[in-house]
Amino acid sequence: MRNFTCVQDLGNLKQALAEAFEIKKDRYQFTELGKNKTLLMIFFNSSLRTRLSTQKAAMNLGMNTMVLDVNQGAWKLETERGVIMDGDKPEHLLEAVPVMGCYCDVIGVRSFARFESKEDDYNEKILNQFIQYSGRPVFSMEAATRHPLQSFADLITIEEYKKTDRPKVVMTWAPHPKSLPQAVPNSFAEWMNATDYEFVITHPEGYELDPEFVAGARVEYDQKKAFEGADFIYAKNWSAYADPNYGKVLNMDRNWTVDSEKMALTNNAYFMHCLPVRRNMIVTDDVIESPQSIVIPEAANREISAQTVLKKILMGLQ
Ligand SMILES: CCC[C@H](NC(C)=O)C(=O)O
Ligand SMILES: NC(=O)OP(=O)(O)O
Repeated sequence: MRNFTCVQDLGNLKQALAEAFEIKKDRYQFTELGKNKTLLMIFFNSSLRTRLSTQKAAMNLGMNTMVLDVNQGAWKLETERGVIMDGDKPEHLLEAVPVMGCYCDVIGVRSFARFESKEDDYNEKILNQFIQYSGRPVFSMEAATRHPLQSFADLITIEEYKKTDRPKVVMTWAPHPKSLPQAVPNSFAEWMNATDYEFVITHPEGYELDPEFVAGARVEYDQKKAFEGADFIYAKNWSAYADPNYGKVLNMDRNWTVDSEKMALTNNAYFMHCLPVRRNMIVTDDVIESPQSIVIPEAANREISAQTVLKKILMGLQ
């Protein structure tokens, strides 16, 4: 595998899951694979889980790691070609990217949607410049429209906890005070649609996601109806996608907060969230602290998804 930006890049999903569970049995069995190979992790945005789990995954494979927070320490980067650079950005991405590629063997990039241009965001303008100009394999650590390492970990977790072959998985919108990207819900939908699970998306009017990601999933505007019989509840906030409200917070209706009463409508469902989570906005304390909450094992599986992806990229460099 060269680059990893979406579920299709993994190839056979069942095979990739088998590789992930093999790694989970003994995560130190491939320490020679990454010897004298360097991972450069580039963050345009904050991170806890992705930063730590991906670095740990690389170390499990014997890799050296470097981490660059672009907006803290490096030069502010101009990303637009043709701009007269007489402002506050001393360096252009078109120099910085190939230079970074000189110092490493594999690059991970986190670059969230900026909500300045829907076209630039949904064309993955930043991520694709790393793929085009770095000369190295590139993987997404959450880009503008997807978060594949998260979704892979989510799928690993559901496969570990599911009690039936085809569980009912419900992704529910929940309120948040900031404009959050659609990357996590887009990606979760893309990965759920690649399985044979029963997958339902529930959100208020106005929060419809890009149909490319929704695909064949059922959309239910009645959250309680969607929760009925669910085996997994995956909660996440996202800002509006549809024009003219792209990137906007349309409502912060806490009637959409996931609470014990709604969880009681489910088939004793597990509660999932990618974290970080705003308690008592997205989910009540009782629910996220309940025995059905698997947000910590879900986060732990980020090391496994990252190590599986890095292993496949390193195999491609053999
Ligand atoms: C993993 C989640 C990252 C980001 N969350 C925040 C709070 O910015 C998001 O919603 O995409
Ligand atoms: N879930 C996730 O990617 O967390 P971070 O933003 O903390 O990396």
